Amino acid sequence: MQFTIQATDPESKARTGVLSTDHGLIETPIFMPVGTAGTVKAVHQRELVEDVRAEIILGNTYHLYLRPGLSVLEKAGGLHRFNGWNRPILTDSGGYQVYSLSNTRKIKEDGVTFKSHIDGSKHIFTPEGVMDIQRTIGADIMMAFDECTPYPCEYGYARTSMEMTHRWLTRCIERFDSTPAKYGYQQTLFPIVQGSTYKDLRQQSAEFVAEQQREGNAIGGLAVGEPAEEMYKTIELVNAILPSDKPRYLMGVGTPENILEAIALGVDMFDCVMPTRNARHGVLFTTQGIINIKNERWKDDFSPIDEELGGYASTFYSKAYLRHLMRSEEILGAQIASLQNLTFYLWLVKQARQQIIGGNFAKWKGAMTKKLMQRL
Ligand SMILES: COC(=O)c1ccc(CCNc2nc3cc4nc(N)[nH]c(=O)c4cc3[nH]2)cc1
Repeated sequence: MQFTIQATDPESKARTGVLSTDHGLIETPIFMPVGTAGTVKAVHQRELVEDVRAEIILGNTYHLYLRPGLSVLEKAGGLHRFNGWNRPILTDSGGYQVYSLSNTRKIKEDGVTFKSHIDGSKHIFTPEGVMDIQRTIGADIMMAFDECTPYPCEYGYARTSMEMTHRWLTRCIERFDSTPAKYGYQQTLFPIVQGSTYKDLRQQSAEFVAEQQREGNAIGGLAVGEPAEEMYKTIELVNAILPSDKPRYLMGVGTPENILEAIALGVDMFDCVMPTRNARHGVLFTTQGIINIKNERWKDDFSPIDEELGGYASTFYSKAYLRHLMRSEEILGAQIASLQNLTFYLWLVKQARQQIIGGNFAKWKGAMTKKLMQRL
């Protein structure tokens, strides 16, 4: 997998690049719509390509392993064949999902035992096992098996957790480097930096991850409830150590403001459930600001959802109509709102990319953040 940096912003760490995979090119900075169980909820593949202009989507090892399960995915020839998405896919490794979904998990040196949130059946995720699962899913980018250290936590816990994540990373690399891709196209493995919000631990973890010299690196353990300022300080610290010629992926982030700030700090890749989850609750991100479409005020506003954004849903449907659909809990409401928010998120990173190329990203960021985060 090749990463080429194109433009760099003179006043910040922002940069644009192109990541080439066997399933096509990704222009960075990029936002990856989350398709947890093999689908980006309420959105068709064609809409993801034509309206959202998504370039890579994310899947989850935890969910796909439980349902549809490895035998169906293997028989289908991998997830790309199963869901018809023929562009790049990144899969998260399950560490975070087990932590956030299964309240019966036990963490041991060998791995994490847990009960399925679907039928209560018992399972264990080990670094080796999770590499094999992601090989079977066929993700172009596989994530290492880590522990997403909870926030806040004592220094001792953060260090122990980070050290185990490092031992698990070594096991992931050994397994990954000694097993072939299953479906004839290349897969790559990204390690994940931990260390909670402790400066020395984050430096140690970033150094250990950088030493592995993989084709891309991720920053984990953030967007877990820490204050934004802590997040930004940690990103700055870690990005100073991670190699600048490899893509940097900030996991689980975030709001438009978080994303623009992190781009300025040198982050290239993002994923978050926020656009799709907020959409299903009627909270819309638009080029004019944030709209809670269920609010009375949109009752007879027949203007398009987001004229300036362009794209099908944003211009074809009115605010009043979408408000009606959401209040009536019509499925079409979730579909339109999800399209709006995802199209917005891809628009946002594309705007950032243009501004970086134009050399005025740092100036543009401030005004744009203020405008996008205002509640209409
Ligand atoms: C409406 O919006 C929402 O519901 C909503 C929910 C959760 C997040 C935060 C998600 N944060 C997050 N996802 C993450 C996924 C991760 N995966 C691995 N393997 N390791 C990590 O260290 C890790 C950290 C994360 N932090 C953001 C938004």
